[in-house]
Amino acid sequence: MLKIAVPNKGALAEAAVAMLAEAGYHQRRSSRDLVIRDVDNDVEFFYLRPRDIAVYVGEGTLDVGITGRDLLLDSGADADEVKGLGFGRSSFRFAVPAGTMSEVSDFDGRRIATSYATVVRAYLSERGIDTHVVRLDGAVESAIRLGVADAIADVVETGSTLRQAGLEVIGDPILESEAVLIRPNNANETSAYDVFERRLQGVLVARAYVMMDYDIRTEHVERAVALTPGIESPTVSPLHREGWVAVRSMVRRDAAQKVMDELWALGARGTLVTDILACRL
Ligand SMILES: Nc1ncnc2c1ncn2[C@@H]1O[C@H](COP(=O)(O)OP(=O)(O)OP(=O)(O)O)[C@@H](O)[C@H]1O
Ligand SMILES: O=P(O)(O)OC[C@H]1O[C@H](OP(=O)(O)OP(=O)(O)O)[C@H](O)[C@@H]1O
Ligand SMILES: [Mg+2]
Repeated sequence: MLKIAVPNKGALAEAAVAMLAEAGYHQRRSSRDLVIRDVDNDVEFFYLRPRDIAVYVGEGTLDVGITGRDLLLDSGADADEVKGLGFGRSSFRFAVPAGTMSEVSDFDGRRIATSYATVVRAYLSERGIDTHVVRLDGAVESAIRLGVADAIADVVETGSTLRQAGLEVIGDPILESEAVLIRPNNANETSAYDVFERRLQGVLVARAYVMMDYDIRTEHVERAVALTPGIESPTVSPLHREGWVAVRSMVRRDAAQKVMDELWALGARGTLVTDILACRL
């Protein structure tokens, strides 16, 4: 049975469970359940703190997990990122009280508070900046006001927490994070894992694409399919009406409205866009 680690709380938990449910897996009914077996799909889910997931997967105790790229890197665990899952996006950034420092080299000899001490130490030591890293569990934005640090490094999503604390980001992002699928280093390919990864890949594609159908005069079909090349190749079917064809193609969801405008200008009519519920490519 494939053993899968899933975030039990925090910013990644709800979206991870939604993705697994969309991929056809049974999920826990109560937030108190620690483990559930999905016998129909031959997998077992372990609900764990996202920060701990890389540790279990790195040890090989669990076969695969969902966690944040930043948490994986901070753990130092022997686990590899397999693919980004497109949710839980954030930047990891330095911030200081507005107007006090302007670049990362100003940190020399200062105190930096963070929940991601490994990532921060590695970043600063690579740049030869000598700091004292103060490791805190959360609410890191308060550390400066409370006098335990001169700067912080923390997860930034909208930036509103920083603004409320009177802080501003400085320097380049330390890293860009999102939820990722992780496996133990050098894990063997198994058919159970392949099925799991293919299901998640199917969800990613179903989320990123829509199905587009339209009718167009035969003489314009080449130009139309150039706008909607699809992933493999568009389906072109004859219409009962002489001189017209129907085209069906997958189109990126974020481009769909623009593509429809361009198809309209080419003379396409009867354009319909529908969601894709699931797919295997
Ligand atoms: N707004 C956000 N706040 C915190 N983490 C976020 C946010 N958006 C995305 N993430 C990602 O979620 C992961 C952190 O989740 P985690 O559960 O450890 O922290 P949390 O959501 O702050 O929960 P808690 O503070 O209860 O531990 C990281 O990978 C981080 O990049
Ligand atoms: O840029 P924003 O959209 O404001 O989001 C980022 C903030 O959210 C998280 O804190 P959380 O609420 O999880 O509290 P914590 O610091 O105790 O983990 C994170 O640690 C930042 O503080
Ligand atoms: Mg938090």
